[in-house]
Amino acid sequence: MSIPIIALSAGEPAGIGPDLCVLLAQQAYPARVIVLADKTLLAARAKALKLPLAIMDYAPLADQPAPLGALEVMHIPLVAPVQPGKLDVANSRYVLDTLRCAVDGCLNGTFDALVTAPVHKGVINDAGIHFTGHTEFLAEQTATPRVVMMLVGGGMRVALATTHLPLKDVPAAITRESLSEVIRILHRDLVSRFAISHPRILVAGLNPHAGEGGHLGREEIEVISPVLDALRAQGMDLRGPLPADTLFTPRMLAECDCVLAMYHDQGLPVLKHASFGGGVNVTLGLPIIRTSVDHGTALDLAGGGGAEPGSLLAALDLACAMVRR
Ligand SMILES: NC(=O)C1=CN([C@@H]2O[C@H](COP(=O)(O)OP(=O)(O)OC[C@H]3O[C@@H](n4cnc5c(N)ncnc54)[C@H](O)[C@@H]3O)[C@@H](O)[C@H]2O)C=CC1
Ligand SMILES: NCC(=O)COP(=O)(O)O
Repeated sequence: MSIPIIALSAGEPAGIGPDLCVLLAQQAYPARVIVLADKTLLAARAKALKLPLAIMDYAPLADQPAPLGALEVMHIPLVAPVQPGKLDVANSRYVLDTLRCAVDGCLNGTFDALVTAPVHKGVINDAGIHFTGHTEFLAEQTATPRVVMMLVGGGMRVALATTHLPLKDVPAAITRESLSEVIRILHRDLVSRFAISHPRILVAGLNPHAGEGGHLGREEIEVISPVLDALRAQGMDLRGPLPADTLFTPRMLAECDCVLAMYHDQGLPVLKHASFGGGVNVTLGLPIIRTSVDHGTALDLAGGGGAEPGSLLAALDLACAMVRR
């Protein structure tokens, strides 16, 4: 079988994404990784990090990874010069250009998968572009009506019923229809992309103590339980709604393949406590394979040598495994 061809978007240019790309070049990686970034940015970051870097232009017909110390780069020009750690709204368009180019390449078969380095959601919005995250952007770019964010790490898989929403908007976003679609996507992709033949999914409640029989909120009774009952009747192995505070105990986790949390900060702090810097974010439900690092832009570390590449390597490994599968 030929080696996977992975598009790696370098993310926010003032963050640690370019550093991680330079660090990746310092080791032999068993896939053809094509970095989507500005070549001058990568060269400057390698210089700041005092690491060797040869830049090879993207060669459509190449069939081997770039040699040690080199990166194969699809050049996307920056809009403005970059100072590590200093955000500039002018480069938000560049960040989105790298993503659009990567998505196009995945959809037309040029790339087998997309791995994303972190972007800074705030600066993209400051540029006047509504952007809540890669997850939602990739759904829009691929005309996918619903996708599911799932993180993998620390021996856990944690998926989310809602993604980047203000907390006050979460309850209204969890409807019978939306939750049912999320669970169907999660179940389908655990089978097809993760080769789990009968996924066992633990579903968290929304309220403390999963609503305490309706005394601490009624979403469990009116929305979550009816959806789980209907999907169980179709053969899915679903437990819940369970109180989130005791759901993440080792004994419970040992009995499941995935946890479905109702919102971002219900599920992700637990997973990141167990695996920060080695976890992977996967977008389920897309027509393309997409994985990502579990951390953000770490502006404090850009160009300084403190960025750890563990999560990027894990994201690449998972993307390659999904391609092979
Ligand atoms: N996949 C993505 O595009 C993600 C983007 N973000 C974005 O990143 C920006 C900054 O987010 P923060 O909450 O400050 O989180 P952050 O992950 O950038 O930083 C949190 C702490 O972890 C450290 N850290 C992060 N990555 C590291 C690495 N690879 N090696 C060593 N230390 C590392 C940072 O120095 C900082 O102390 C926000 O705009 C956020 O939306 C956050 C998470 C994922
Ligand atoms: N906490 C995960 C996160 O914010 C990354 O989101 P996305 O950019 O992958 O949608």
